[in-house]
Amino acid sequence: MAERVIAGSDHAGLNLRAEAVKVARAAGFEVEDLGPFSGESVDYPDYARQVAEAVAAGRARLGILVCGTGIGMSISANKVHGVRAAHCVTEFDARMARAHNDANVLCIGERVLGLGLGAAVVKAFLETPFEGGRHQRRVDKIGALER
Ligand SMILES: O=C(CO)[C@H](O)[C@H](O)[C@H](O)COP(=O)(O)O
Repeated sequence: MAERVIAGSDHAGLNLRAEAVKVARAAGFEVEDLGPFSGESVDYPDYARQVAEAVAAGRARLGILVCGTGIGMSISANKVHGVRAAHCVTEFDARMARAHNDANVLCIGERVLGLGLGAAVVKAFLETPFEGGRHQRRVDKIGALER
């Protein structure tokens, strides 16, 4: 069965979210796209909450959130227990967020990355596995901060 990714954005991340959905489907993921589907101004915490809660509940293994900078999405998503949201601006960030931090939500900014680099960051995030080992101990300590 295909692994699931769940995606959401605000109005400032609409186009890069559409690219991210394409990248995820091309990589073999089943994608749930929560929108929004028009350019009307919306509030990023509303979409961050939906994606973060879905990942925390196990409805999808990974989440992708896009706003203008990725910052508001990451601040919001990290409020949800069980979520390790990483704000990434390079492909290296995205690889390390998965390999070392076992990040389960990627937060990116369309106004910062544009579509080309943004798509490359998404691909790097989706294709990189968690390394475990010493990193698992550290991720466990992140979890302990929630208790
Ligand atoms: O949350 C953000 C900043 O951390 C995002 O970039 C938002 O997309 C941005 O603030 C939206 O701004 P707008 O002027 O309402 O388009």
